[in-house]
Amino acid sequence: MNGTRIILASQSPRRKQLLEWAEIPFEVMVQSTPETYPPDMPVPEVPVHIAREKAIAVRQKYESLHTAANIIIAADTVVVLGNTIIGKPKDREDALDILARLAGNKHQVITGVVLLKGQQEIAFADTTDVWFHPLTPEQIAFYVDKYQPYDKAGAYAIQEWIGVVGIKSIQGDFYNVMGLPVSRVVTALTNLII
Ligand SMILES: Cc1cn([C@H]2C[C@H](O)[C@@H](COP(=O)(O)OP(=O)(O)OP(=O)(O)O)O2)c(=O)[nH]c1=O
Repeated sequence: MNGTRIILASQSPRRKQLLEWAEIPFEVMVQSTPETYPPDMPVPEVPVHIAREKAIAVRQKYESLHTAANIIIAADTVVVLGNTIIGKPKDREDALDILARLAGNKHQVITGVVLLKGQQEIAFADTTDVWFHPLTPEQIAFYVDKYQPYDKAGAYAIQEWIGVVGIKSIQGDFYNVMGLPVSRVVTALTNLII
């Protein structure tokens, strides 16, 4: 791609796999960030804010990334129920509680994406609506104990058993729920490289 290096600023195996499926050549470089946000920040702005922190942290860590010959991609995925952001579960009880609240209801999954190339930035958020079937406490406990969804926003992964049997429908990009709205990322990369 035009001599431009593409850097994925994420330790998420899902995001790596999604960029591979898109046949995008890239390297992974990571720097952990606190993933915090101002308490009064409107919910839809939070994932882009956190994604920007991730991208900037990687750019600051690696001096070789400061030039416009590199594009850094970072993302953050949150689950939103009502107007409340649900992050990753703290423990088993939290995971059971989160899934009991999602069951039988509609929630939103918002992934914020930030691409940095020299002084240029492309930032956007993609939203997918997800409707869960009602789930029994036994189904929820089975999923949590077998799949250990402690690294997943909202305590579930659409690409696992609970997504296969527990999700009634979605409106929006499936891959956005998995952690990266790949087709919009490809469009943004094309705009930055041309
Ligand atoms: C809702 C949902 C989330 N997820 C994952 C995507 C993200 O990896 C994770 C949300 O956490 P994030 O903080 O967005 O990402 P991460 O900590 O895994 O990786 P990094 O910060 O290094 O980029 O939840 C799924 O895999 N499937 C799903 O259905």
